[in-house]
Order: sequence, then C-alpha cells, then structure tokens
Amino acid sequence: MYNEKAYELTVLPGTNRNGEQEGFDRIVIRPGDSLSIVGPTGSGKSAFINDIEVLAQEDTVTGRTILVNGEEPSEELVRDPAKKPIALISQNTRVIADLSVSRFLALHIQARDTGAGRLMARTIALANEFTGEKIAEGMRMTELSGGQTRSLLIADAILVGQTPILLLDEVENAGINKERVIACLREYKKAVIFVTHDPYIALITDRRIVMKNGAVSAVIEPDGSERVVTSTVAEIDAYLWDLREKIRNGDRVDTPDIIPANHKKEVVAA
Ligand SMILES: Nc1ncnc2c1ncn2[C@@H]1O[C@H](COP(=O)(O)OP(=O)(O)OP(=O)(O)O)[C@@H](O)[C@H]1O
Repeated sequence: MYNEKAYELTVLPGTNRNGEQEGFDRIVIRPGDSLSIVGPTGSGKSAFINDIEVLAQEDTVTGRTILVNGEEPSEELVRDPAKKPIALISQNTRVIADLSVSRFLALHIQARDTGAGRLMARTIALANEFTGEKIAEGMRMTELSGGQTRSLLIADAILVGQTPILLLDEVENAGINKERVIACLREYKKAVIFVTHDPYIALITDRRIVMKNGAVSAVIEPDGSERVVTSTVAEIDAYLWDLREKIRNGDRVDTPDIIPANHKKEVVAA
C-alpha cells in the first residue's frame, strides 16, 4: 500500500517552446505539499502535469525529467497502474462503466485488497464532503454529475487507491469544495498539484508555478504579502459557493454585500 512509503518527486528542467533551457534548478514535491500551476492558455500547464503523470525521462515534448525519491523510476512504477503513485483527475474525467457507485467502489476495494472495513461508506462520506450534491450508494456511476464524479474519484484516490500524488487539472468549475479538498489532502499527507485558473486555489496552495511559453517562468512561495487578499478571496469564494447553491435550488437571492466593509478597507490599505 502506498501510504507505507513516502514518495518525493523531483522535476528537472527541460526546454521551452523555442528549445531554450528552463530557468529553474529543480522543483521538489514532498508528501503534504500543495502546488498550483498557473499561466495563460497554451503556456504549458497541462504539459507540465503530463510530464509528472507519465514520469517523463526527457521523452516528452518538454524534455523534462521526473525523479522518484531522487532516482529514475523503475519500469514497474511507470507501467503498472496499480503501482503508479500518481492519479490524474481532470474536468474531462468520466466513468464509462455502467455500475452503481457501490459496485464501482467494491471492485476497486477488492482490486486494491485494502481489507479495511467500512471503506465504501467512508469513501462516499468523504466524497460528500467535497460535493454539494449528495452521492448515494445506489446511484449509477454514469448518472453522476461532473462534480459528483470528480468528488468520488478524489475520495477514491485518497482512501481506496491511497495514491500519494494527485494531479487535478482544472477541476474548479466542477462544483467541488476546493478548500475542503485541499485541507483533506494535507490531512492525509498527499501531494497535490492543481492546474488552475482559479485565484483562490492559486493563493491557498503552498507554491505556485507560473508557466510561460512552455516553460516554468517563476515559482512563487507565500511571503505573507498576499494574506489579506487571500482572506478576502476566501470570503468571495464562500459567497459564490453559497450563491451557486441557492440559484441551483431555485431560490431568489437578495444578500446585499459580498465583503464586510472593514475588510474592504484592509484590502485598500494593503
Ligand atoms: N516546453 C514545451 N516545448 C514544446 N511544446 C510545448 C511545451 N510545453 C507545451 N508545449 C505544447 O504547447 C501546447 C499548449 O500546451 P498546454 O496544453 O500544456 O497549455 P495549457 O497551459 O495547459 O493550456 P490551456 O490553459 O489552454 O489548457 C501543447 O501542444 C503542448 O504540447
């Protein structure tokens, strides 16, 4: 089982779209780390996490190398899906097996042979912490909404697959509670890398990697200067989450103010 072994990934630089060397030395990703990958459309965000997903060895378009625990990964780690320490969940991830939620989880639990009791109920309960629309055991996998599917797959990767590294590609618009996902991944000591256009995710991750022209152009670590903005964005995000739920429920919305006035002043003063 993965959780018995900690995995550390090291990304070594490749080249940008003009074939020029990237300007970083190495990026090390440890258990419990959260990273976001930001940058304009076409800047190479997906290519970056694809390198991690395939454990690139200078054999992708970027020429990057990924080391696992400081070494070139074994063939088994790269090829065997049951051994691979990485799960990629994107906004396009769909489940095509026509199974109920409980059957899908039962098959995965059986395949992973975790032998832990109540794992199915715990996985569904965890998924339900991530999504606003509750998932029930008897629902068909193919009938789940995008948000429900992503929530269940993230919970499944954490509890059943016990995958140490999660790559989440633009899942923010999919109706999942990002804050809860990040807190949970920290709690379970998972490393998580978000490809994101969402300012809130970018601000609450431990590091943000900025992409330009196919290369990493900066690695930004919080230094406290963004603290006030982050807490304001948290409030806006919570407000929007609530608003979305109300509108989805068919309610009228009449909440007048998004941010308390004192907060606005702090932001202006910052
Ligand atoms: N270092 C690189 N060298 C050569 N080609 C690259 C490099 N990085 C990315 N590319 C190519 O550039 C194109 C755009 O990259 P990618 O899809 O990763 O961008 P993105 O930032 O994820 O875009 P979007 O936000 O639209 O999803 C792809 O065809 C990709 O293969």
